[in-house]
Amino acid sequence: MPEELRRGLEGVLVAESELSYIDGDAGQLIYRGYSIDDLAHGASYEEVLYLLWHGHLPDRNELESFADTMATERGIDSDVLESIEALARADEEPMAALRTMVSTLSAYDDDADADPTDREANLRKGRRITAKIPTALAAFVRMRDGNDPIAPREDLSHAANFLYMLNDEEPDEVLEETFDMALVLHADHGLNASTFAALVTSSTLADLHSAITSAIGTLSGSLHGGANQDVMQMLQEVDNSDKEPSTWVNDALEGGRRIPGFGHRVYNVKDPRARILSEKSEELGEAAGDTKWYEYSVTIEDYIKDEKGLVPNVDFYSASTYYQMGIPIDTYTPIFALSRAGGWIAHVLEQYEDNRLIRPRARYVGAKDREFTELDAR
Ligand SMILES: CC(=O)SCCNC(=O)CCNC(=O)[C@H](O)C(C)(C)COP(=O)(O)OP(=O)(O)OC[C@H]1O[C@@H](n2cnc3c(N)ncnc32)[C@H](O)[C@@H]1OP(=O)(O)O
Ligand SMILES: O=C([O-])CC(=O)C(=O)O
Repeated sequence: MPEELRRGLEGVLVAESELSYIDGDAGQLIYRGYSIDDLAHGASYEEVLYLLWHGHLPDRNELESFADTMATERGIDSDVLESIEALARADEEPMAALRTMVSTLSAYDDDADADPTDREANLRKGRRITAKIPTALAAFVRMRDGNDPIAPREDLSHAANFLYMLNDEEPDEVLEETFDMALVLHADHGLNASTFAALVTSSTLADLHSAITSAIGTLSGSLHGGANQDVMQMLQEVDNSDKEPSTWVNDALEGGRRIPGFGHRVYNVKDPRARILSEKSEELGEAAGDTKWYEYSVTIEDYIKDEKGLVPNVDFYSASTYYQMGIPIDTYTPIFALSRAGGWIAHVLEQYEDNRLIRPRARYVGAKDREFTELDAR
C-alpha cells in the first residue's frame, strides 16, 4: 500500500485542542473562542493565562487570587541564582541559559515528585515556572552585563515586574502596556514546533519541566522564535548599509538569503499579531520622534509582498517594538518563551488529560541485507 510522506508534518492533524484556532487564509487567531484583537486590547497576560489554563476568563476575584498567588512564586532559590551566575560568567546564549534554568528549577519545585499527570500539581508547577522565568531571565541578563540581579516585586503585574527587574526601574504605563500586549500576543499558537515538542515530551509521561525544557530548545531556532532577533539584526544591517531598504532586501533575496520575519506554515496572509505589533512599533517611534525602524520595516514588508508574495509573521514587528522599548536584542527570543510558557503548559495539561504516545514513522530509504564484517576484518 503506498504511504503518503508529509515532510515537516505539513497539514497533518495529530491532536484535538480547545486552546487556539488559526484561520490562515483570513488571518485570524483566537484563544478559546476570543479574538486576539479583543484579548490584546482588553485583557492582561494574567487573564490570558487563566483563560488558557482554566477555560474561562476570570472574574475580578478569580483574577486577583490567581495573579496574587503567581506573584508570590516569583522568587528563585539562591542556589538557582548561583547557577544562573555561572551561566552568565560562561557567556552562555540567553536561550540556552533559559533552557538550563528551567530545567534547574525542577530540583527546587515542591511538586517535583508528583505523578507527572497530576493536574493540580501541574497547575502549581506551571504557575511556578511561569512566575520564575522572568526572574531567572532578568537576573541572567543583568549578571552577564556585570550588574546585580534585582529581586522581584509582588505588587507589580507580570509585565511590569519583568521590565522592573531588567532595568532596575519601574516601567511607565506605555512600556508596561506594550509589553503586556506582546505577552498576550505570543501566549499560544496552535501546534507550532515548540508546542509540538512539549507534547512529544509529555506524551511519554515525562514531567512538565522536561516538556518546557524541550519546548525552549525548540523555540530557539531561527525558523521559529529565534527569528525575532534575526529581524532586528537585519534592520541594523540595513541601517548600516548605504542601500535603500528595498535594494538591500532585493540583494539579500538574490543572494539566496531567507528574510527573517516573513513566511509562515499556516498563514497565507499577514499574521494578525504582526498587524497589532506594527501599530505598536509605529506608536513607539512617533512618541520618540523617530520612526526610522518602523519605516524600514514597512518598506521591507511592501517590497517582499510585491516581489515574493510573502507576508510578515509575529517576529517581524515584535523586533522593532522591543528595540524601541530598549530591550537587549538577544533577549527577544527568551521573552517569546517567557510568554509562550503559558501556552506550552496549557497544551501539556491537555495532552495529559487524554494522552497517547506521539510516535510517527519515517520511510526507511537506507540499505538492507548488508553483510556484517567483524571489526578487525573491515
Ligand atoms: C513564531 C514563528 O515561528 S513565525 C516563523 C518565524 N521564522 C521566520 O521568520 C524565518 C523565515 N521564514 C521561513 O523560513 C519560513 O517561511 C518558515 C520556516 C516560517 C515556514 O516555512 P515552510 O512552511 O516550511 O515554507 P518553506 O520553507 O517551504 O517556504 C516556501 C517557499 O517560500 C520561500 N520562503 C519562505 N519564507 C521565506 C523567507 N522568509 N524569505 C525568503 N523566502 C522564503 C522558500 O524559499 C520557499 O520557496 P521555494 O518553494 O521557491 O523553495
Ligand atoms: O505557529 C507557528 O508555526 C509559529 C508561530 O507563529 C508561533 O509559534 O507563534
